[in-house]
Amino acid sequence: MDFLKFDSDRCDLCGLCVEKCPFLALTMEADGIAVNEACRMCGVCVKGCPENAIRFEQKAGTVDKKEWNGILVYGEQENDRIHPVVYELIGEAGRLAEEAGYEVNVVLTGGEGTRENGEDLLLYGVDKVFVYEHPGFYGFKADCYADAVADCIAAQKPSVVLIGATPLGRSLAPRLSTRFHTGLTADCTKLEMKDNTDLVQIRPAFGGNIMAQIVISNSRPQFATVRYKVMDSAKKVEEPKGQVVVCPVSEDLVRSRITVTEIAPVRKSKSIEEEEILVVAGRGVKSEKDIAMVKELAEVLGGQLCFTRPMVEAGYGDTAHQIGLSGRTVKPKLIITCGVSGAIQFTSCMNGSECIVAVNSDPEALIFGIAHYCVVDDLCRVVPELIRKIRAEGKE
Ligand SMILES: Cc1cc2nc3c(=O)[nH]c(=O)nc-3n(C[C@H](O)[C@H](O)[C@H](O)COP(=O)(O)OP(=O)(O)OC[C@H]3O[C@@H](n4cnc5c(N)ncnc54)[C@H](O)[C@@H]3O)c2cc1C
Repeated sequence: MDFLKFDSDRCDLCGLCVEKCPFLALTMEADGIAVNEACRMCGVCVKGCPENAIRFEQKAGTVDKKEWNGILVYGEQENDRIHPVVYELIGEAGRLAEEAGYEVNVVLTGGEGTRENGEDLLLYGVDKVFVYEHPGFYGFKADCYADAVADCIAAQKPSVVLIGATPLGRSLAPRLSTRFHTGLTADCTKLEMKDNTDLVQIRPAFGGNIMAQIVISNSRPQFATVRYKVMDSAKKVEEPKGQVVVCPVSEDLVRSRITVTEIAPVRKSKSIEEEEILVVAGRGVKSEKDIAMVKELAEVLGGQLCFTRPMVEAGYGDTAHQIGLSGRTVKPKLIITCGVSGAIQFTSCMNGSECIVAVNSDPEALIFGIAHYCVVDDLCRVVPELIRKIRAEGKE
């Protein structure tokens, strides 16, 4: 395997790596250790070498792109269930795969129940689900998870690997891309496939001033983490044809330097990405009294209050409640913007919402270009009236 390199100055030919390799991929030859095609990049030899003489390496430009095909999605699990971002990644992978004539496969790593979760994913039209199930994968152990996913990548040679830009994904993806000596684009908001299978990975850069288009043209696989709630989720297919492939997990593969002593659930309030109803206060909301008014609207609707960036900068809210390129991307069922002008840095991160209601006193405001319902009036007149009507409906 081209990726495994031995440092001849350090290697004392002790043979431990040959002994330890679970795939019998290493042999002792007259001129040193040789690696054969059975190598799965599992990292057992790299971890086990007492002299640190083995490393992963891929020379840019040496990869034959034709050998790398298909899209592999990392099937993150959270609290023993598939993380919702995975359905979005499968949906996006399906769209890209159609253009390139690729398969869409998923790899899962986890403890008991992982296989069952993998079977459920077949309903979404996935071709193959590779399952690495072992009690040793319980809890997120970055080192073993990287070893198992690398094992799958080395065996399957996907052209593209998509991972959710979650805390777990942000830890896993760079470990994998360094191992394969290839590129990773973090936090993508849009993906496009070129005819030559180079993936155009698009994401805001320089504080949202530009949308950068990043291409990994000299190496494979192409790693991208994708923001949650940006892509459309995959839909269930009528006749699933895929299959689950259970991958062997050796004790060496689950040997970790990390010990999970306890997993305690964090009591967290719903994030604005998960909320179905949002009310946004823009700079047209000018006083604490007006803030209390729009907050009341959010409460009577059973939703949350969010802000544009200038409002967060003015101290009315925190960044976890800021919508926009330098804040969060949202896609709720209903969003009511109050005194928001509709700058692109704001609208590009909420224009996928199902129903957009905009209240603005300026009939020329840009926000009306994307709103489904436009209310041209003073918010101080509109919002109290809305609250009164919603309360009255609730009492009926
Ligand atoms: C790199 C970069 C990143 C950015 N990131 C973000 C981001 O993440 N999120 C974000 O929001 N912005 C972001 N911005 C800023 C963005 O360009 C806009 O400046 C900002 O969205 C405007 O906020 P606003 O609509 O609240 O304020 P304004 O543009 O000032 O609009 C206020 C609106 O309120 C209306 N209004 C005033 N009084 C009333 C009233 N009584 N009743 C009804 N309507 C009224 C006005 O007609 C006006 O349209 C970013 C900018 C840059 C350069």
